[in-house]
Amino acid sequence: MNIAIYGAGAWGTALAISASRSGHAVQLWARSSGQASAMQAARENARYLPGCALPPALQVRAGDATCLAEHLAACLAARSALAAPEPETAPDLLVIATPTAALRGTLAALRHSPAPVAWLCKGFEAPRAPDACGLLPHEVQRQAAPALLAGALSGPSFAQEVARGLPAALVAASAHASVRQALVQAFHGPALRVYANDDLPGVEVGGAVKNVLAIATGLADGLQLGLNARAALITRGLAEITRLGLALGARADTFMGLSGLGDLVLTATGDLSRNRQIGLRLAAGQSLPEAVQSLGHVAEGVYSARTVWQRAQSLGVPMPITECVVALLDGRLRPADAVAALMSRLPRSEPV
Ligand SMILES: NC(=O)C1=CN([C@@H]2O[C@H](COP(=O)(O)OP(=O)(O)OC[C@H]3O[C@@H](n4cnc5c(N)ncnc54)[C@H](O)[C@@H]3O)[C@@H](O)[C@H]2O)C=CC1
Ligand SMILES: O=C(CO)COP(=O)(O)O
Repeated sequence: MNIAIYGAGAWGTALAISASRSGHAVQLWARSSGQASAMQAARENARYLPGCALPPALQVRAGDATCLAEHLAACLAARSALAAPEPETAPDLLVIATPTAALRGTLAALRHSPAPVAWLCKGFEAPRAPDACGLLPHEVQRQAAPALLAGALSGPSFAQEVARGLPAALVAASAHASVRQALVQAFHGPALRVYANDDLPGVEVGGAVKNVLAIATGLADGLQLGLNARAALITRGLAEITRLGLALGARADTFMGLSGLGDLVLTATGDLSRNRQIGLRLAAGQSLPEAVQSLGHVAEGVYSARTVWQRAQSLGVPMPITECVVALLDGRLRPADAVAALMSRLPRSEPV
């Protein structure tokens, strides 16, 4: 397949390396020409994924989403004019590997793509007006690029491990079977299993909310609250994810899968998680700006927590752990007080 990946951060680069190793023709687009030249010269993404060599066949391109859209249009025009020889083959699949905040603009630029478009980002878009709700990626796509054949690739996957060829399992989510198939064909390989799921809202809720909960477990671990507390946060966190997901039209069984339980366990317990690192750094006494600055990568939970909480409130869904994370990030609650706030809640019954 011909695959274009837009966004040369850690995850876009890792998946580009993986698909290229599987024999696909991959273009990795970096919006900064400086970053693209440095990657070409070193055959490594030293800024976002140091120590992982780019396979020789992997092409690095410079340009923003509009450049990629123009490239796509030029390839298609050449094909329809039966130009011989065809200058370049159009991508069969476009993958958006930017943070959620850049999704809307990127989708708008790519809105005429005849090829399927999939995003990797795990978050909610921030509300665009004071009285508006923050949106999941597929809701953003419905507004910004409704005609696209679209979906998401998600699941428990640290970029560094995928780039090293260590085994992992992902989930390809879309309402369209052709998009799920394209994602499986592109990324399923010797070290990556890609499962298909038609519950796109469920997969997106799992991917977005686990980031908020990983901040909570990072905090708890940083405060040395113990393994019991970590297990309690993960389990009750999964209950929060499931409640919100059901209210947003997802299926309950999705949350027992890769994008629910799987990604929550990975991100809440693995020190490679940037969201968990935010919690650890806050517990160590750093301010939020210091923690974000020292990370050098996006930690989506920082930007999604408030939106998740607002969306839950508008649906009448209780999310006490998320509420505490929001209060902590806002500086309204100190870490030790958050523990007291959670422990002093009234007794409840499982499994709700
Ligand atoms: N790193 C990981 O292990 C995984 C990350 N993800 C998700 O993938 C998304 C991207 O994460 P990472 O690559 O890790 O982030 P990163 O912080 O390593 O890199 C972000 C990249 O996005 C680029 N970018 C930001 N705004 C852009 C725009 N408007 N246009 C083009 N590029 C833009 C930055 O230049 C940078 O290259 C996030 O939503 C994250 O939650 C999902 C699974 C695994
Ligand atoms: O989504 C991820 C793993 O599946 C990466 O998590 P972080 O963004 O917390 O690093």
